[in-house]
Amino acid sequence: MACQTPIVVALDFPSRDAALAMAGQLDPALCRVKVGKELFTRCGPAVVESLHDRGFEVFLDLKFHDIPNTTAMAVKAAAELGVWMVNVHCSGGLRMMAACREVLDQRSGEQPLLIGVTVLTSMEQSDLADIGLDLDPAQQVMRLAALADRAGLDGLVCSAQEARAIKASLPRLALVTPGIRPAGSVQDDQRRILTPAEARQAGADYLVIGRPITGAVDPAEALAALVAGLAG
Ligand SMILES: O=C(O)c1cc(=O)[nH]c(=O)n1[C@@H]1O[C@H](COP(=O)(O)O)[C@@H](O)[C@H]1O
Repeated sequence: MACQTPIVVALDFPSRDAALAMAGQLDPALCRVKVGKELFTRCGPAVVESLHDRGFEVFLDLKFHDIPNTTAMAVKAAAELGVWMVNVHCSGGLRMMAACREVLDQRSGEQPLLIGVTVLTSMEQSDLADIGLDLDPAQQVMRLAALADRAGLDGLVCSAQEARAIKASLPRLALVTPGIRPAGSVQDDQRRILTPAEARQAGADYLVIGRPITGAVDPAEALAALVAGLAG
């Protein structure tokens, strides 16, 4: 059964066994899953295949950022794994993003959603200043969002704090929002956060949630509570 909720659980684990043990506690009708740098670097495409076999749609979160040809070929390789979503850094520029769009458009069959990472949700204004960007995260997100739209990307990774403004000007783009923290939970290394309900109200299409689910005593119960909270 296709996933019925906007929740994407981040499987940030150091081994295939740990990731699949967590996936085994989750229901593919209630969430999609995300494979990121740690898990993919350790396990490679085999873990994606195992998650597909268990009925999950997979967001391959490798945040590609390189010259246009290299990035486009990496996106093509991701598409050949049959993933549901793949991402690249918008700061790689217009030509890089357009090359990724083009390589997918040249393929036949089902395509992954091509998503651009704007400003990481772990970053705040002082972090942007450190890398020479003298503006606040929301301004930089809007600038990169417009660029991603021009390049024909399907959506963006951003904080839910920016979702309302992006939806108002670029409603075509799907918004994928990490930095989700249920009220009262720890912030960890995230900086631009919202609760799940606030994120949905702001217009987020997909909520990426890791530790609040995977670090819970009962992850299935934590997921069910989040789903119920969004429905109510
Ligand atoms: O692309 C991402 O998924 C991503 C982008 C971003 O700006 N911030 C961000 O936290 N993420 C990912 O989203 C997940 C968030 O996990 P938690 O902080 O544990 O909920 C991690 O796997 C991050 O790699």
